Amino acid sequence: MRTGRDLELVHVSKRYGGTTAVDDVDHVFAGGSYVCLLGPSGCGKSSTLRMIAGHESITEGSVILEGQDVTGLAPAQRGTAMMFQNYALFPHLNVRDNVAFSLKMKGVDRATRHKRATEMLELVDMAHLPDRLPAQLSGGQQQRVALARALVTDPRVPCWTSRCRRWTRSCASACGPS
Ligand SMILES: Nc1ncnc2c1ncn2[C@@H]1O[C@H](COP(=O)(O)OP(=O)(O)OP(=O)(O)O)[C@@H](O)[C@H]1O
Repeated sequence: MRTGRDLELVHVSKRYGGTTAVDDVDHVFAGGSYVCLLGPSGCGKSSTLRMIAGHESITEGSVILEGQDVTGLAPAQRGTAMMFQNYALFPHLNVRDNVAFSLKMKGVDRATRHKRATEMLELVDMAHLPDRLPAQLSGGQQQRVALARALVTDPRVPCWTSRCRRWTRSCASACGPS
């Protein structure tokens, strides 16, 4: 049921260069309702939220909040708020170098670092984006890189949050069988 407090996404799309992150979302969220966006990593949830909050420009479409078109308004003018994900990756290092960093600190040679980092990236399904900077990744992708970085030295006790669904030999020995 529509109320005067609805949030409307009108044919909203977001593209980052050649990547379509959000494709023609057209939906009315009832005012006062509590909504969860569920979907696989990289499907566009954060981009959608950032466009609603005004932290991301909209490629196509518009955002209507309580009947007002806020598409061109700055975040502070929208009356929205946002809590960000943060996985403490090194912002100036690409994905591969983030994962290999601790090996470098241990004096491991470059070829071995590269090979080991690639193995870890394959483990978390991130081997296709080794040259991206953290700012060019989705939140879940950043978290997977952070997980690869945590596992690259084969730690005795790897710890992570509930988003991780991948098990390695290290995980199994530390936490029991999956
Ligand atoms: N600044 C950017 N430059 C290029 N591609 C980007 C950028 N930000 C996000 N993407 C890509 O857009 C897609 C959607 O990203 P988004 O952050 O919206 O996903 P998500 O559903 O929130 O993912 P997750 O659950 O992993 O946090 C991903 O494929 C991501 O790699």
